[in-house]
Amino acid sequence: MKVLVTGANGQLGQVFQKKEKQIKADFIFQNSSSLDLTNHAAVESFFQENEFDYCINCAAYTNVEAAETEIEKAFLVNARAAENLAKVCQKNQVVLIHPSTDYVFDGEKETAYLEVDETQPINVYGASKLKGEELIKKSLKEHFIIRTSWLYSEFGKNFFTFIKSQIDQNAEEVKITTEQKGTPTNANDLADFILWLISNKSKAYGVYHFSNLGSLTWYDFTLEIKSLYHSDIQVSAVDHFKTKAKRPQNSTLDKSKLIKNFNYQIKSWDKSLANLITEIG
Ligand SMILES: NC(=O)C1=CN([C@@H]2O[C@H](COP(=O)(O)OP(=O)(O)OC[C@H]3O[C@@H](n4cnc5c(N)ncnc54)[C@H](OP(=O)(O)O)[C@@H]3O)[C@@H](O)[C@H]2O)C=CC1
Ligand SMILES: Cc1cn([C@H]2C[C@H](O)[C@@H](COP(=O)(O)OP(=O)(O)O[C@H]3O[C@@H](C)C(=O)[C@@H](O)[C@H]3O)O2)c(=O)[nH]c1=O
Repeated sequence: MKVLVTGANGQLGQVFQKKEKQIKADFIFQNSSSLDLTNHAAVESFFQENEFDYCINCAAYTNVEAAETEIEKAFLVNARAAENLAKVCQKNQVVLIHPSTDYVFDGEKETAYLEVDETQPINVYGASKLKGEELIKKSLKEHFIIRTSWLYSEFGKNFFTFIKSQIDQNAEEVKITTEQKGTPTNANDLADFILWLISNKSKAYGVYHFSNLGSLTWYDFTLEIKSLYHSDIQVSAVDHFKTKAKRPQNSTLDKSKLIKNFNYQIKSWDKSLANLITEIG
């Protein structure tokens, strides 16, 4: 079995590089320099020259703030390049596994979002990811679109590494919003689920939600990181942290479709955070 990982130097891509020996498969990792997904001709010829069974698309434009002004770039990577990748997968009989985001929702729902709930992005990043989902669905039946949320790990820039860096630098205080509710997702858990899908050769294609279990604010998440590191950093709650992009107030994802269809157990957010901190220190 051959698996192509695109955007391999990003956060999720690095997790797959760490885990490549976890299943029986040959992995080929391509980063934004070795395979630029916006270069459609290069993607076509790469697939002609190499054979794959799966493509895990870790390539994305993920800067939520900058996307508000770099609208074209966000759509080029998250929508057009994703569409082209799906078309090339269709031509070469490759299954596409494509992470998407909780930011496709407007956040007005009071309970957790189901896969069938209406999408209504309130920022450019969310709109570009939604367009990517729609174009993939039109281009390729053999897809898994996996919406996830608040992804964190030991790699790259993410909310967890930001708080950890503040703790490591002995910052006195962080001011953290209580305005949003959702669920952090340990990228290691998401990668494990994707590897499980591949090793089980699942054909239950479609859209799924995957995050850890629970629902909390970024403030709650920060308090738990502080506690697990036994840090005395002051975490101050703010009811509004000023940003360019709007974020959904509630973007908790309902995972029951995935849990039921695959009989798959998902870890709670606090247990998974503790696991990561034990692993990386
Ligand atoms: N991070 C999060 O909180 C969440 C992420 N997701 C989704 O999960 C997926 C993985 O996210 P994550 O790993 O955190 O993202 P990162 O931003 O860490 O990684 C994205 C990678 O994509 C690469 N990339 C950008 N443009 C191109 C291109 N044209 N061709 C090839 N590669 C490109 C980037 O390379 P370079 O740096 O060189 O530009 C980067 O290495 C994405 O689809 C994202 O939308 C969903 C929910 C939450
Ligand atoms: C840095 C910082 C942010 N915040 C707020 C801003 C925002 O509302 C929230 C999270 O900020 P971030 O910039 O880390 O997160 P953000 O860029 O919104 O993260 C999102 O990324 C994309 C890629 C996704 O797909 C989403 O699921 C989500 O993970 O915390 C504070 O309150 N204090 C701070 O010091």
